[in-house]
Amino acid sequence: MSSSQFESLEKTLGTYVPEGELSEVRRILYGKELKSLELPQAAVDSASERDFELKGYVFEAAQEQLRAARVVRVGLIQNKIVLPTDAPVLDQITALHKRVADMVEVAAMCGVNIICFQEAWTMPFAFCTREREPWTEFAESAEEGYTTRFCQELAKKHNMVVVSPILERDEIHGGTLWNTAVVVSNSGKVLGKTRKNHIPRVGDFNESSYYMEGNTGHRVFQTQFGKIAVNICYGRHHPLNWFMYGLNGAEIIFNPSATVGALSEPMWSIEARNAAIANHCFTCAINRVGTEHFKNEFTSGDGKKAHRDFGHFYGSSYVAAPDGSRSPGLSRTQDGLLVTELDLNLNRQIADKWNFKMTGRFDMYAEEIAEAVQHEFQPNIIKE
Ligand SMILES: NC(=O)NCCC(=O)O
Repeated sequence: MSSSQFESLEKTLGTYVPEGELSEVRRILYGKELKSLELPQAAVDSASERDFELKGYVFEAAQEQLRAARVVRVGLIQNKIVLPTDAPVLDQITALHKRVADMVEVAAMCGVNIICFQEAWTMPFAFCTREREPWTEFAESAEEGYTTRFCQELAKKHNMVVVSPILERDEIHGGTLWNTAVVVSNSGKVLGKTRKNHIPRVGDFNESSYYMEGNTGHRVFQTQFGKIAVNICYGRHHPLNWFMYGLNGAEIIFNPSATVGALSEPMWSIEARNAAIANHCFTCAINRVGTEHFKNEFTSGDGKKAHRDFGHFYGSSYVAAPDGSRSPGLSRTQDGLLVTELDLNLNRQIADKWNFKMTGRFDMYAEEIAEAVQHEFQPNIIKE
């Protein structure tokens, strides 16, 4: 079986691990067992008619005496591109809008309050090609582009916060491109945007040919449903990037991504989960799915033959909690919607238990990092 056909780790464990041992295997791998979220039959039917996977889980917290539970439903969408990569640009965008609108409708049936799409969701992940045309034509204004307007309609219609990661064209600053997530409030207003802080220079991720490291810092967006932040894709390899969103008070950090199995799959299940633990917050890892083919061949600078695809985007989107538990992932091969119900009180409960924010030596790190970035820095190594 090829990697692009292997459906999911969960399915394989369920098929081959003896019944009596499965819950112990799951506890060790995934933490405390999560309850399944009961989803309306209409939503289940609709997902099946529209040919995408629908899964739901609940992350519970202990009941407190002085604070009511802070329950929020979060939806993650992973999807394949709809049209071939050489179809007209606007047709590709419109087809993706339609596909995602259908999935958002099901999310609304499931009572989702905040939804997040995958990185650069309106386009193929074409940065591998290093070609400018037609890919730069997918870039849009974060404030007024048709994708943002489309998300504003969705947000108003479904009373949902929409996190929309796009390729941004910033007309005010010379038409420059950015990898940006637009956060649309459930009122329909654009709450703001945040840009990808770390641009990969690995494998076929040739994004540095298109845009620079983001300049929006570590913004946290106060929404009606909680404080959220967006750490776009490659930023997940940088623990300090997660940390800074946590420092600004993020309760849920989304990680919309586009990554392929040959490169990052063994890291995928660890990084966002570790960030949830280390920062006493929820994290939501979303990856696109499928294999995207391009008209022109490109090389990877590794001596191998030129090729026309990036490899398999393995989906596997999941949610992780501050107590180290995580949801099962969505499929590696299929479009999907993951709905999770989170009680945000869990963040403080776990912070009070483990005290990572209290025991972190931030002043000491800050001082040492400030020294380490100086030209004349000498590593603190004691020698005989
Ligand atoms: N989109 C993106 O930043 N991908 C980089 C590869 C990875 O982080 O796995």
